[in-house]
Amino acid sequence: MVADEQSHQERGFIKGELLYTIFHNDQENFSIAKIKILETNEDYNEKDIVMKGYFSDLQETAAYYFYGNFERHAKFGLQYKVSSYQTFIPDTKDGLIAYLSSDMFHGIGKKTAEKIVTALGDNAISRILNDSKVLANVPGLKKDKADQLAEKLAENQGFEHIAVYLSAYGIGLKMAQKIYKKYKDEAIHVLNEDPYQYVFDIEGFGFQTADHIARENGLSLTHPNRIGAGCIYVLQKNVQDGHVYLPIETCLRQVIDLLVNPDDTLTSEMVTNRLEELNQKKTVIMSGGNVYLPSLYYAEDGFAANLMRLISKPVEHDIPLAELMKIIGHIEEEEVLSYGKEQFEAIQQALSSKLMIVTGGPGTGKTTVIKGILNAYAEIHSISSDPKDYDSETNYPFILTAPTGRAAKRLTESTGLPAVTIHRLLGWDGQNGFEKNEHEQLAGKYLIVDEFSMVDIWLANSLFKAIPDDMQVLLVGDEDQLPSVGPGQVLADLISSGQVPYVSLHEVYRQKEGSKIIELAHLIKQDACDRNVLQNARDFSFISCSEKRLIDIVTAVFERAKAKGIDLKNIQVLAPMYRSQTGITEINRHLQSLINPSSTEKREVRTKETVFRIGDKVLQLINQPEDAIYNGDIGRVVAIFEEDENVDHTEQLVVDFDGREVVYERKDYVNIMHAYCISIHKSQGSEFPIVIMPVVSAYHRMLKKNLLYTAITRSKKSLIICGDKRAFLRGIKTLDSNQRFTSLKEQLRERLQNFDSAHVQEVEEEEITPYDFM
Ligand SMILES: Nc1ncnc2c1ncn2[C@@H]1O[C@H](COP(=O)(O)OP(=O)(O)OP(=O)(O)O)[C@@H](O)[C@H]1O
Repeated sequence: MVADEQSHQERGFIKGELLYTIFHNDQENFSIAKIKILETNEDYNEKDIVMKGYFSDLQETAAYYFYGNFERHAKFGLQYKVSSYQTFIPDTKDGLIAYLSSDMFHGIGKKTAEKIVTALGDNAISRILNDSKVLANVPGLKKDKADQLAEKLAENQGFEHIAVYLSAYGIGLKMAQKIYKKYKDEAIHVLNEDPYQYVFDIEGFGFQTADHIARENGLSLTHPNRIGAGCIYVLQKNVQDGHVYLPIETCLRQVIDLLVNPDDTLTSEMVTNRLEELNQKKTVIMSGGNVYLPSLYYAEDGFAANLMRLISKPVEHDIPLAELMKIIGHIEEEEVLSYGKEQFEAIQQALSSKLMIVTGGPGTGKTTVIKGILNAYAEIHSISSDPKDYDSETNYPFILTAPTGRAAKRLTESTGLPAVTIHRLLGWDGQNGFEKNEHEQLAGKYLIVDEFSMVDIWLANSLFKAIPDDMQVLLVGDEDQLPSVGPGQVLADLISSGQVPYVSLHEVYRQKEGSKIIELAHLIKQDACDRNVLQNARDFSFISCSEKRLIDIVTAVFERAKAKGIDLKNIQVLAPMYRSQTGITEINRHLQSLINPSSTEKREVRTKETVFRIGDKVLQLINQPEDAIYNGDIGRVVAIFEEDENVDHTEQLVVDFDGREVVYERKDYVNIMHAYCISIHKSQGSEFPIVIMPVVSAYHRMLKKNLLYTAITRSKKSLIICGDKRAFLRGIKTLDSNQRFTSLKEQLRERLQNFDSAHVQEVEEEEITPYDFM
């Protein structure tokens, strides 16, 4: 059923006129307005009402039907939340004629209006809006007038008509705004022709919704558009699991599973044919038996090409080994330490290679090696490594960067040198591009990227594009940690390709200070952990408890810490999953009421799932480079403003991220959550003085070696594991079997082989002289 057939009598409605607009946001078309009530079937007897919803500017001269429901606002009282609306158009023949011949439509007199209504009937308006070509059926109506009328109608009614139409399919006003923004008056046409197009073009529009609409419109189960959308949807879904491509067979299987096919009318041949068509249009890329979304194919290809470009260039100032050893010796004297064998090798290789990877667990000296490399580079090139000796004109030659704000901050703290996020380094333009790229590359001589395991293939590609030929690069990471949240496993692929110089640091230096946390991390790396290792120590305890008691134990640890005068800000709970009786959501609920209970003195805002209160610890869930905050950053709610307390007239929540205040409006609350307990995935790149890690068998699906290792290595001073020892010991021996589909390794090998053979040929050609023929 389409909306037009659903009369307002069947739903709650208020017919009314605009009295005045209280608030209107142009970008989202969100409005709050006072409306004079002309008629309603709702149980409401007042003369006017405040309405809110996603509607365009309402005209003062028109009347509207609003559909929605009442909501009580804590401060402003009863309001009508509009889910759809439409201009009141008289539904009698005379009313319609009067409307069409009104001042709103120039050039349409009473006679023409009569002809239109006679030719098109009482639903003339919606017929014209659906397809303006119907005006050709009106005798004597000239094309230019018909076009003008259709255009004006669309202008007056375009959005609301589309919104009403979409609402019949359960599509809300907010999504309708997105759709209207993209297609304008073509929205219904696109929907009727190919609802699957919405899946490609509109962020957040699900395949199932499109499928439902298509089925109602009678599109067959084997329609090529359906199969095409199924292919794209499957590929997009797999990107969320970190895959860069899908092998064709896997893709076919998943598409056929998705496109429910009761009569076996949909064959894998049909899907293959459709994939090939999409490949020809470059909507997907098929290569080497794999299917890629174009953005991933080109990211991997671009990254491999830029990496090759870089390593094929010589190091600017290649010095003999003996001299290098002398210089490293000087640095050892200055730093008053003696580099271990692996550390020495890492420094020496990093100085003589264009690109180099250093990995190692906690306390193996990664920072020590970074400092050694920078100091030695400075000595080789007779330059200063002190940023104070440079100004904005004479660029500091060393660039230190990391994928998240917290990781960059830690890099600054550990090296004493300025470090920024990769987004900041490349100059995120706030939309979808970077200022630094292949046309305008970075300025500097030596680039160090820390926490490289967190960098996905998209970001790696953007970064490498911007690296000039004469720059040297060091990638630092820990290959045993979780892979990037985004697609790819760039660090692991670079290491296993064997094409990039690589030193893995094993010797632990900090262990000498007696840290059980570090010992545990390294034993996990070496698969050498047993029950005895879990004995309590100065910086480590394992509190055995059942799942039922888990939350009580976690809260008891907080209470004890509070009694001891420990700043609770220093304690971070890390858990693997959100939904379970002992999941992150539940732990947060308990910890919020313990650490930041409700009080009349603290303002709070309520969403469907949660309550944010002043003083709450919150976690940022997406990258927001325009505000210099990133997925995984932790802040504190410092203020809450009501709508009439700020110039924007919106409810606002202010979060302080280490001195940087970011304002959230209600629509942005989905981008934050409580952070008393956060997921281990989100904790990547951060460290905390005290970590509490619950481990119970209810998490068993998630308990994998790299996940537990990542959690353990987040703690700096103290680690408290609560739960089940058996579940923990099993988890640290379980390898993550979800291998990501990536082709970077093969790409690099192939490119290097081509490069080598071209190089050999060049050398051979060079060496042929006239003497060879004598
Ligand atoms: N060759 C060495 N001789 C003596 N001490 C060393 C040596 N290498 C590193 N250290 C010391 O070991 C500790 C850990 O080193 P460093 O901070 O460089 O390791 P890291 O790998 O960066 O650690 P993390 O990943 O935990 O931050 C430091 O106190 C450092 O001074």
